[in-house]
Amino acid sequence: MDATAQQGHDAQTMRPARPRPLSLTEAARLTGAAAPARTVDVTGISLDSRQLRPGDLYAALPGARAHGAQFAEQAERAGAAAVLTDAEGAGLLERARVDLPVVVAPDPRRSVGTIAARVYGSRPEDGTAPVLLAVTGTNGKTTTTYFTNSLLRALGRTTGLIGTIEILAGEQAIPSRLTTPEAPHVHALLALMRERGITAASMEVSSHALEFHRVDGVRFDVAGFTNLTQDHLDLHGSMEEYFSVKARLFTPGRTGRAVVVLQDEDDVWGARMAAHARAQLGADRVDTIALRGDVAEDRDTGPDRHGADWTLTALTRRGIGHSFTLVHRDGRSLRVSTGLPGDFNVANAALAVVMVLASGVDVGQLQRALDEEDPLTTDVPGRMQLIGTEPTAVVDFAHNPDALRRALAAVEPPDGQGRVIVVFGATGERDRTKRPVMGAIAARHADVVIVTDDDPHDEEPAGIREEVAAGARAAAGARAQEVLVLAPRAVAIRAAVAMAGPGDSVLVAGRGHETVQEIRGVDHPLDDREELRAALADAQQGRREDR
Ligand SMILES: CC(=O)N[C@H]1[C@@H](OP(=O)(O)OP(=O)(O)OC[C@H]2O[C@@H](n3ccc(=O)[nH]c3=O)[C@H](O)[C@@H]2O)O[C@H](CO)[C@@H](O)[C@@H]1O[C@H](C)C(=O)N[C@@H](C)C(=O)N[C@H](CCC(=O)O)C(=O)O
Ligand SMILES: Nc1ncnc2c1ncn2[C@@H]1O[C@H](COP(=O)(O)OP(=O)(O)OP(=O)(O)O)[C@@H](O)[C@H]1O
Repeated sequence: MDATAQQGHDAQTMRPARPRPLSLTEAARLTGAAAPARTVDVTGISLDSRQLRPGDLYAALPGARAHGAQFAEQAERAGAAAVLTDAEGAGLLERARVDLPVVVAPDPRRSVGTIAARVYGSRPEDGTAPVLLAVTGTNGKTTTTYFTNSLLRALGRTTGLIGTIEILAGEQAIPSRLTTPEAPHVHALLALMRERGITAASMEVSSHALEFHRVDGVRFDVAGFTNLTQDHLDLHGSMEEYFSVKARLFTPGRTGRAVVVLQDEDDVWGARMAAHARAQLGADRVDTIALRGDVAEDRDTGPDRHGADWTLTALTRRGIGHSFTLVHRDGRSLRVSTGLPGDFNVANAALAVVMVLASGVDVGQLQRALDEEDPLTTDVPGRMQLIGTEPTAVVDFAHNPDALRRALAAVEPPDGQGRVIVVFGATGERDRTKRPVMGAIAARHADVVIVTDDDPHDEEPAGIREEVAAGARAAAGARAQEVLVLAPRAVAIRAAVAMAGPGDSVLVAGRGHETVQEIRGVDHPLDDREELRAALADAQQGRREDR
């Protein structure tokens, strides 16, 4: 998580210039609660007392560490006009010195998005709202939204972007704190984009966002599904539950159309998501993309058995990226080129292209933009970012098993002669079950495994390293000759570079674009790209001096 965002201008400070005052009585009606004894107009909504603006409705919600009602006095001092809370919050408010009108709703989190949509006027139905694309899935959300953003710009649109790395609203780029911001920020940002004349916006939707109602009140024009593999089981408990949370995006209240990637014969989730989307939205509102021609046609997805709409052919390497042709079963086709390494970026590019088509662009127009602007050669910070060539040195954001496996495959030296050296760790206080799995994947797909720290948060870093390393040491059929445990991370990166020869590959995985490492509540500046660049420069200097 990039804490630089918390220091200055960030999503929380961005509001539309012209909110639409909403009476508390109307807000109460939207929550299904009884009308308040006192009413007042609210001009915004916030669920954090630290970010609240005068005139806001303070949504005091229960959290993992505290109840928002505990911060109601701060909210009042910051200028809150009223409080929306639950029964527990109401009890806490009785003991607090707060003199504000209060609405008590059974599940207030569910209404925050709807109230925000009303007070900010974020999604009017008069045709002035930007075309809105959403991407969900375990991996590839950021990359795909960068691709859709780049495609839309090449088509001459004024674009906006909301995601893990940054938020773009017109000329302004600000760093992000979450993949999907909380509902009040989502709606404020969408309204701001409309005010600024943005005509098309791309947005990442995480499973946390769907679980915590962060995109309630938003209806997307097109929603895309990348894939579903193990992650976030600390929140969802099981893959089945994780799937059902993601599936909420592919329902009529939330999206007009859907585009679903079908991976390969082992991918049950893509096929299930496509069947779910067709049942919910209607078959003519869902496009599927088969990464391999034979996949979707063969799959029995139950009563909704369906062939893929788009297939991928003529896949070839082009520089570090790929070229391929997307063919629709009605005969339309597009030639597409990408500039990022990894087979998975072919999937991300194909998804982005079909999502843009699904938003109403025609094939000829998009083909011209692809040919003239080469928009999919755009860099995505910290995603398969090439830092050096001898050795091949790559920084990537892979922080779950499937991403790590695919990133390792993407850095495999082409002639099979060089070694693969990987440096990675696991995040503290998040899905522990993936730690040994990632260790085992590293040991099977790399020659040297260096386990180090990611963001330990409040967890003991040595313990996390040990859980990852244990998985690596126990891996059956391991390719790795060595499993090293080294910290801090900068030391691990230097060790990897020191042992790499010119034909080897070094992959530093897990933190991508991030510039701050959080250890026991303290933020330490750390940028893998800078560390790797410096280590490569020093190694080169050392070699020159040795000659
Ligand atoms: C697990 C999770 O999602 N936690 C979110 C949750 O925090 P919490 O339940 O711990 O909140 P809390 O500290 O107990 O506080 C309770 C309430 O009091 C409020 N409060 C608290 C302190 C204060 O001084 N004043 C105040 O008003 C808080 O805003 C909150 O509403 O509620 C907070 C505000 O509503 C969120 O900011 C916070 O996200 C934290 C920062 C987070 O790291 N979330 C991650 C896990 C996340 O959402 N990640 C996803 C996916 C990433 C991926 O795909 O890899 C994302 O979309 O980013
Ligand atoms: N389509 C894909 N399939 C599998 N792995 C992918 C795919 N796209 C990217 N990855 C891997 O996942 C990592 C994260 O990619 P990206 O940031 O685009 O995904 P994300 O879903 O936004 O992740 P997060 O929500 O954690 O930010 C990449 O660095 C890469 O290793």
